[in-house]
Amino acid sequence: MYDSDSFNSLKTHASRMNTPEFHLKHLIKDPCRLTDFSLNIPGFFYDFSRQRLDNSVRQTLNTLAGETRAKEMFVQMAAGNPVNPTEKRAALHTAARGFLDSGLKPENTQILSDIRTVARNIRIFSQDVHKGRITGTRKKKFTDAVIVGIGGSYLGCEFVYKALKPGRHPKINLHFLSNVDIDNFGQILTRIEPDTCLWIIVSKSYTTTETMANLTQVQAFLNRHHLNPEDHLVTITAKGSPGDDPSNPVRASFYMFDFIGGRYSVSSAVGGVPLSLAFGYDTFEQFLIGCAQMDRHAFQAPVQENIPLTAALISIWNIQILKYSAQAIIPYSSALSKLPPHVQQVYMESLGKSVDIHGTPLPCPAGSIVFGEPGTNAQHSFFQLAHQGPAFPVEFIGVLKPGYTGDQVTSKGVFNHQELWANLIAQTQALAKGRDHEDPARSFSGNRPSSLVVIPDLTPESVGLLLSFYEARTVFEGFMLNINPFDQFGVELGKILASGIRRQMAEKNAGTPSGGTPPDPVTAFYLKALFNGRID
Ligand SMILES: O=P(O)(O)OC[C@H]1O[C@](O)(CO)[C@@H](O)[C@@H]1O
Repeated sequence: MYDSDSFNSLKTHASRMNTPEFHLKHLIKDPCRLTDFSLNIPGFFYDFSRQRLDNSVRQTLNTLAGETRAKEMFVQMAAGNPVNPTEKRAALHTAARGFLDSGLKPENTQILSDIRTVARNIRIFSQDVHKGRITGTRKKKFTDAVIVGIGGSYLGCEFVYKALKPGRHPKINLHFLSNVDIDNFGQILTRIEPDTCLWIIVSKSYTTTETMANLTQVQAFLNRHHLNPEDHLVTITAKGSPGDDPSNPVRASFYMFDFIGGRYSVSSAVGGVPLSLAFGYDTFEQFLIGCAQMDRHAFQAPVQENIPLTAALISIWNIQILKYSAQAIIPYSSALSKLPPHVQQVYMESLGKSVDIHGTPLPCPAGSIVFGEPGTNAQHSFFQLAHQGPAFPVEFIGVLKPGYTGDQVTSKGVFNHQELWANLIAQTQALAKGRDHEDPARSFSGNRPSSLVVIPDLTPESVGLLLSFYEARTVFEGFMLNINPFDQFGVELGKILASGIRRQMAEKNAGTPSGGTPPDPVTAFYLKALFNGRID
């Protein structure tokens, strides 16, 4: 990408766009601006009229998409080719939605049958739990389930659960035990009853130390309450992992496939089991239908009409060419409060890379910082900097109808949801237009880019569209950057170093120090402070 003609031409365009006549306050006056710079499919509207680009930039970006074979790579991915070369794996999260029977290579059809088997088992299991045919050791119906998992085995599920919760009464309440911090476990114990709680262990590898430490807590908790693990534990793990062990019987177990990466796994059993327990399998299936709609669009739509591909191109324009180093995701919906952390992992773990797929160092590391909070809360925390500090692109998300429809009273003549939208629209304007003022402290430079994604509601289909949009956008960006968006070796070094530190702690706990010294004085200082419970 970096040595292509279109990439070089984008740099020339950037010099032009940096001149005062291309300030967003001028561009957005064009009556055709929104029509020309927005894309729409049923249930999903993408407005990029307040991005710092014009038709020439857009055309060059579209050429770049062609040169980098982004769409061909997407088709390769959906066909089941090994698009994850470092781990020699396919990346078939699209197949988990039951989509792409046609796109999948004939030799991969067994995959669809395996996925359908897991889906059928999820449906039967969740119905049996709801009907009370499956109960705990003391024959009481389950009311709560705790998801024990971290990273990709947790974030997406929490996002979808919280997005679907307003206006719905979960059949089973979900709780999330991700952090190894004992306070996380302690908090959950205040919200559940031992007899009516299922514990769902989600770990592809079944070796992740945080999840294994929490599993040990859960087993001790079940023992204390004289409850059988085979009644109260469920596993979601890879075939052949240490958790796939018949000598440790559990209430039910479901497979995660090696062709679905953790951060892309919400539409597999990782989301399927908890979300079906919470809302019923039919709701989960509607969510998959929403995901599949966006998959189909990403797969079929030409570059200039392709929403996730256009969003990926804009991201390349903003990061690689205009040199913004961060981007914010701001949903104007409390229900979507866990979308930013989920996208943060999908995006940063996929694209934070320093070499291309051949292992050659990139001219500059790929990816950018992604962060976010729901609006309007974000306005009252970091938006000061967004308006007057270093600029960064913002992606706003608006929902036309809230999940909760009760308590409709007005304040200053408007309903809460209208107040929310008044702020959302105002923020996009303020960032773009800015304001001249005689007092420099009250001036706003403006020309700060933003996009606005609009979904009609918080139905499972809409949430599925949103989830799949961010997945497709991320992989498109990875393909264009010629990096592997499916591996995550960057998380390994810290894990390796933690194991050495853990060993020293364990030896001390056991009273059998090996005499080994901590690797450096700073580590020695913190180990001493932790064991003494004070800083000397
Ligand atoms: O499902 P596992 O094997 O417990 O892994 C959890 C998470 O840890 C990571 O490997 C990195 O921290 C993620 O990619 C993954 O989703």
